[in-house]
Amino acid sequence: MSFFKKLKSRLTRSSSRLEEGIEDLVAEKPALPEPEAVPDVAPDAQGVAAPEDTKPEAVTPEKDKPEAVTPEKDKPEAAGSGDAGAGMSRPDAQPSAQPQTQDAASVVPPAVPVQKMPAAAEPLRPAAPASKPGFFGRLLGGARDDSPRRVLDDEFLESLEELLIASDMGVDTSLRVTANLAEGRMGRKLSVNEIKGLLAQEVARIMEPVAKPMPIFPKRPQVVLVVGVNGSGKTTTIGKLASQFKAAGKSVVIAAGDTFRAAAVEQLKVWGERADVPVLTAPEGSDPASLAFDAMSRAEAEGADLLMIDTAGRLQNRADLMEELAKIVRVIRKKDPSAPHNTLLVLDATTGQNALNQVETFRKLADVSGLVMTKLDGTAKGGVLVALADRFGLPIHAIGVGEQIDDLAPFDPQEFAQALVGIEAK
Ligand SMILES: Nc1nc2c(ncn2[C@@H]2O[C@H](COP(=O)(O)OP(=O)(O)OP(=O)(O)O)[C@@H](O)[C@H]2O)c(=O)[nH]1
Repeated sequence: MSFFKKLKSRLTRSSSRLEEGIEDLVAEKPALPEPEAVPDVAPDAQGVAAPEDTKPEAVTPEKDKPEAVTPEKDKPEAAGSGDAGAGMSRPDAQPSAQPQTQDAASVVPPAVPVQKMPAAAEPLRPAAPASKPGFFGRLLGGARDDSPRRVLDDEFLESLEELLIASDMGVDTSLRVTANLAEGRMGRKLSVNEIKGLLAQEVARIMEPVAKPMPIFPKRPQVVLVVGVNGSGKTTTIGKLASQFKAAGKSVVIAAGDTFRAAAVEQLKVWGERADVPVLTAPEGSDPASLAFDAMSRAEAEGADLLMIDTAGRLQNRADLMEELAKIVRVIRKKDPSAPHNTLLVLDATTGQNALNQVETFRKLADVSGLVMTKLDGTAKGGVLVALADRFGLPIHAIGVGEQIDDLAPFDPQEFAQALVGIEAK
C-alpha cells in the first residue's frame, strides 16, 4: 500500500471529522449550483492569501489555470526517499538548528547507499508541470463538480473555525486558515469539494516550510539524541529509524539512555534485534551520561555512521531531566564538540494540544532540531500538526502511522493536507 493510502486510511478519524463536518455545514444551508459548472475558487494557493485575490475571479476552467500549491522553487531541502529511510536527507539540504561544525561546503556525500538519496537541489516533491491540470481539475478528475454548494458567509466561516479547532488545529491557526480561505470569496457559492480543496491548500501552505527530512551528516558517528515524554513513541521511532537507516546501508548503534526504566531498555533491545542493530545498555539506575559516553566510544571504534541515544521522558521533575540531558550532551561533546547533530523531539499526536506544551517544555530542556509525530493513526487530533507547524516552524522530519517497522515515513505536506481533509489521491 502506498504511504498516502496508508496515511489516508489511518488518518480516518481526523479526516472524517473534517470531511463530515464540512458536508454538514454545507447541507445546513445548501445553495443552488452556479448555472455553469465553473469552480468558484481562486486559481492557486498563493491567490488564497494574496490581496489581488479580492478581484472578481476569472471564469476560465480550473484545469487551464496555472496551479501551484506552494512555490516548489522556494523549497531548498532534499527529499527523504522511501528507500533511504524516513525523513533522511543529506546535510546540505538544510542546516540543523543544532550547533554544527561542518558547513554545507564541507559536506561530502556519504559512501553508503544514502548516495541514492536525491541531491539537495531536488524538490521534496516533483514540481507540477505547467501543462498539468489545475488543482481542482486534478481533484475532480476533470469531472463536473456536482457536490453540494453553500454561500460563503460569516456563519459558515464561524462554524468552519469551530470545526478546525475541534480537530486540534488551535485557535490562532484555525482563524488564519479560515480567513485565508475566505479572502475574496465572501458571498460566493462553493461546493463541498472546493471547500475541501481550499482547506487542503491552506494546510499544505502552512506545512510546506517545515517538511524537512532529518539531515544526514558525513560526521561519524552522527549523534542523534531522541527526546520526548514517556510513551510518546521514542523507542518505536528509534527502532523504525534504525531499521530504515540500516536498510539504507548505514551502520547504527543505539544507546538505551533511559536507564531508570527496565521496560524501556527491554523494548529497545527488541527493536534492536528486529533492525539487527546493537543496543548498548547499562545497569538499571546507572548514569545515562556514562552510557552515552561508552556508546560514543563504541560507535567511534566501530566507525558507525549513526549513534541514536534514547533518553528518559520524565517531566515530573524537569530540573532533574534537564540536568540529565545536559550531562549527556556535555559528555558526548568531550568526544565530539559538534554533537549531538540532531535532537529529535518525538510527539504523540493523540495528546492533541498538549503536544504544543511539550514542544515549549523540551525546547527549554534541549536544543530541539526537529520533530517526529507519532500515532497519527487512530486519532481525530491530526490537526495539531498544523498548529505545531504554524506556531513553532520546527522541521517535521517524519510521521508515524502505526506500530510496524515501515509505519514511519518522511513528512509530505500535500499528502498530509489531502489526507487530513479527506481528499482522495489522484
Ligand atoms: N498506533 C501507533 N502506535 C505507536 C506509534 N508509535 C509508537 N506507538 C506505540 O506507542 C507505545 C509507546 O511507544 P514507545 O516507543 O514505547 O514510547 P516511548 O516514548 O519510548 O515510551 P517509554 O518507553 O515509556 O519511554 C507503544 O505501544 C508503541 O507501539 C504509531 O505511530 N502509531
